[in-house]
Amino acid sequence: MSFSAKENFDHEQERATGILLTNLGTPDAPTRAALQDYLAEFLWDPRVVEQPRWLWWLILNAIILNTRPAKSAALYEKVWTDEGSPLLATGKRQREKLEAALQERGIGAVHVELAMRYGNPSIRKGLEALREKNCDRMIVLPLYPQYSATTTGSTFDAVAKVLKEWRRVPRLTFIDAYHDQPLYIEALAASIRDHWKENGKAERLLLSFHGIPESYFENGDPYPCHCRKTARLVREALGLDETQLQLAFQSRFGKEPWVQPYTDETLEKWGKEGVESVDVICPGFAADCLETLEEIAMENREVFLGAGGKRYSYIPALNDSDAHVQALTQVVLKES
Ligand SMILES: C=CC1=C(C)c2cc3[nH]c(cc4nc(cc5[nH]c(cc1n2)c(C)c5CCC(=O)O)C(CCC(=O)O)=C4C)c(C)c3C=C
Ligand SMILES: [Fe+2]
Ligand SMILES: [Fe+2]
Repeated sequence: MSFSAKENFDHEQERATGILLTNLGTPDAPTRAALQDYLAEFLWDPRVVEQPRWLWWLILNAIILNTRPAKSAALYEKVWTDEGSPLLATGKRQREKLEAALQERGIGAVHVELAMRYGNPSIRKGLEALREKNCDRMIVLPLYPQYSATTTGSTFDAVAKVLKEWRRVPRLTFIDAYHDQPLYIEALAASIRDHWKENGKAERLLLSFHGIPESYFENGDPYPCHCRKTARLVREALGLDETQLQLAFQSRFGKEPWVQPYTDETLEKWGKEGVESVDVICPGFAADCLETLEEIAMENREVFLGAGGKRYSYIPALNDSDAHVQALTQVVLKES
């Protein structure tokens, strides 16, 4: 058995702190072939789909990887930019700004690398890049404010898989959640207030979070509780009541029940009940991506307007805004 180490290591080199900023991942291109590779890796993760392996292997390879890649590629095509996938392009800006903000804090040498749980740039490459910069202290910050085993837990698996091969395991902090961090809540509230100032305030505000299967929650995943706490804190920060601000879960996949209420059903119900205007924000997404730009800003707009609604506004993710970078800086500094 041999373990890996930094190339040309020098025992006298200055030590540094490394931050591994991670997100879910994204295909390399909006094409069927790229989607097939990306979905094969993503959907084979047992943290994401907990079905018995043999059964899921058959369903995934016989059905899903033959049908879904072309459909997903067409959706990605709608949100693709000159810089590539929005999730990755924004991630690169978040990395750069977070590194600058942390370096300003005078906490010694600090480097930030961006990595994706699935696809590129990989978690292995990110950790190795930090090791090359002499980081013997590392903080992993998955860009998921609310903990879920499907996302945060899976990121931990990927980090552990790499580090167990290293000769020098760094001092490690793994940030599990920041769903109630005050600057994160304040950044969300400020972004909503700014949106209201420019566009007027809708009758209702919907906070839409990515869903998970209900059985995962019943088996102990705290994700829906974290989402509810974020929603309550944002509601209190804005001084709204429980009819004015509500929470729902989007992006369900497969046939089993996911945590409820569902975003599309909620918007359809509101449209039919005569609610004329809604604002929608997705606090669980640190960066705009397919699930916000296509599913929420396009598909669900049609659902609401088709059910009788008159005005539908999507409030962007916090992305690389100064308020978001400050919130992430605070999350990291708390652990330094
Ligand atoms: C199969 C089950 C899935 C679970 C469970 C799941 C949980 C989950 N996902 C996110 C964040 C994102 N998901 C994104 C895309 C995406 N998610 C699934 C499936 C599950 N997600 C699929 C199949 C896809 C790919 C797109 C598609 O084919 O529909 C993304 C967007 C990535 C991008 O490139 O833009 C994000 C982000 C969270 C937060 C979460 C659980 C809490
Ligand atoms: Fe997802
Ligand atoms: Fe989706």
